[in-house]
Amino acid sequence: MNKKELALKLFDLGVLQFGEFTLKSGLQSPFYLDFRRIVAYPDILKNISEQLWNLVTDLEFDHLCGVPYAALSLSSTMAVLHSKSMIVKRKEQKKHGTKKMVEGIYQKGDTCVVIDDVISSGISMIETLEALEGEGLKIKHVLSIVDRMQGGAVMLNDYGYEVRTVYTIREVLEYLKEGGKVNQKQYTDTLVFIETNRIDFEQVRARRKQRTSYSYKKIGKEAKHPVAKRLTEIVLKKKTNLCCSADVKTSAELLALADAVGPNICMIKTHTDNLSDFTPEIIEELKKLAEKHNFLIFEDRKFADIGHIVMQQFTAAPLCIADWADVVTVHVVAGSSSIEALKATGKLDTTALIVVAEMSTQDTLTDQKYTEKAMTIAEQHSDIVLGTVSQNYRSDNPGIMMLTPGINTDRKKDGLGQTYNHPDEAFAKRGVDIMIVGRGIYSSDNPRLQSEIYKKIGWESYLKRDNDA
Ligand SMILES: O=P(O)(O)OC[C@H]1O[C@H](OP(=O)(O)OP(=O)(O)O)[C@H](O)[C@@H]1O
Ligand SMILES: O=C(O)c1cc(=O)[nH]c(=O)[nH]1
Repeated sequence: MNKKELALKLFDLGVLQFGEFTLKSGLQSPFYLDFRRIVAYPDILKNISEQLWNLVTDLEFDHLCGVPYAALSLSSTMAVLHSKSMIVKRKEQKKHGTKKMVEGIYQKGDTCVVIDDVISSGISMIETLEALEGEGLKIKHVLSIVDRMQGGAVMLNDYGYEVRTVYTIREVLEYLKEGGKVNQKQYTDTLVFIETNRIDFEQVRARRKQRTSYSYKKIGKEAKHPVAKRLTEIVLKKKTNLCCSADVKTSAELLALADAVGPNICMIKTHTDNLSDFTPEIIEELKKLAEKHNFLIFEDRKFADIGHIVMQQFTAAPLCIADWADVVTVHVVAGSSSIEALKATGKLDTTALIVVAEMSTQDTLTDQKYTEKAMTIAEQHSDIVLGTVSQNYRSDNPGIMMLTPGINTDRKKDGLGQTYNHPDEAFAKRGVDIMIVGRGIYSSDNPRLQSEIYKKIGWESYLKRDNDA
């Protein structure tokens, strides 16, 4: 069966339907391609899988992976027919067993070709690529049966992937018109729809990333690390989602600030490497205050080096962070290896990680793509990651908290085209779980009073929002 005959056959099997459909991107479409139907027709499944295989005969690669679910039958058939290894990417993480998102046998650095049945916005493909790349797999080529020509394939090309498809939707329509399956009006209307309905990938992505907010009860229930659970208990008990950033220079200032704001905070954020007079005794004093006021100690160390160095930085004297920090930050600019190295120290039973997914500086390099990849890495290590530092994105996983710095209560200050970062905005619209406030508290004349004010505003903003408990 050649491509034209196959297109006609697919039409007869109801793969192309006209009507009113809502696409994954949210767009309303007058037509839909339903390749899930072909699992009922083994010969057709085989034929389409061979058409896809023909697109990669010039390539050398280690694995095939189908975008779940529709393309799983395609990747399986190709793998079986051509004795190739296959990898399965899950849509959702299982709550039992190994809890892996990517199943199969592979090594970091292995190459993989990814297959979808249809590319519309390209979001499904990108989600799968990010999960596989998060595992260290290398992907250059992506395939689909049909490119709906609505922007997804172009976007994937822009992202550096080579897209190969059996058909464009225009080709399918041409074959069907020639074969008398669709009339001139259907042909024209569909093409006009495509031309006038390009999907803005970034917009769709941003909309999909507007997360639901979760109650602290739900977060505590879903969080895996004991420190994360303890944090939500403190938040609920003290009715505070305030983390005070103690960016001070001396131990005396740190201890005085911790004692003053202690009753109003759930965490204190430290930069102990900035203390001019650091000694291990200071940590003992700080721990006493943490116990007295019931807050956690969050060392904002932002590890970013290769695994070997990160391990040393976490454990080495004089700071010995691993021995006392309840929480510590880590960048994933080096990939997930930084996190894995920290885990390999065997010291993460009592210290949880926060992944820095997005920085708030004006010319930050943590663009959307970086942030989303960092979020994926955080989600893949949810047993040791308590949350992410980010401005705009909250993980879909309720157990991974969103911590956001740069929040202040002075609306006027931020009304000049800057990101609006009043607690109401942060908690209600962005799904923030913990607000980090620094200068707004420690630079004030009365840090205790300021922290009390922030505590109240933060808690009220949390109560006002629509929590998905
Ligand atoms: O390019 P996109 O805008 O992401 O749209 C295309 C995706 O939509 C469909 O999957 P769907 O999410 O409906 O799920 P299914 O495969 O599990 O049925 C289809 O199988 C593609 O994967
Ligand atoms: O965009 C989508 O969600 C979509 C379009 C289409 O034609 N077929 C499909 O399975 N999904």
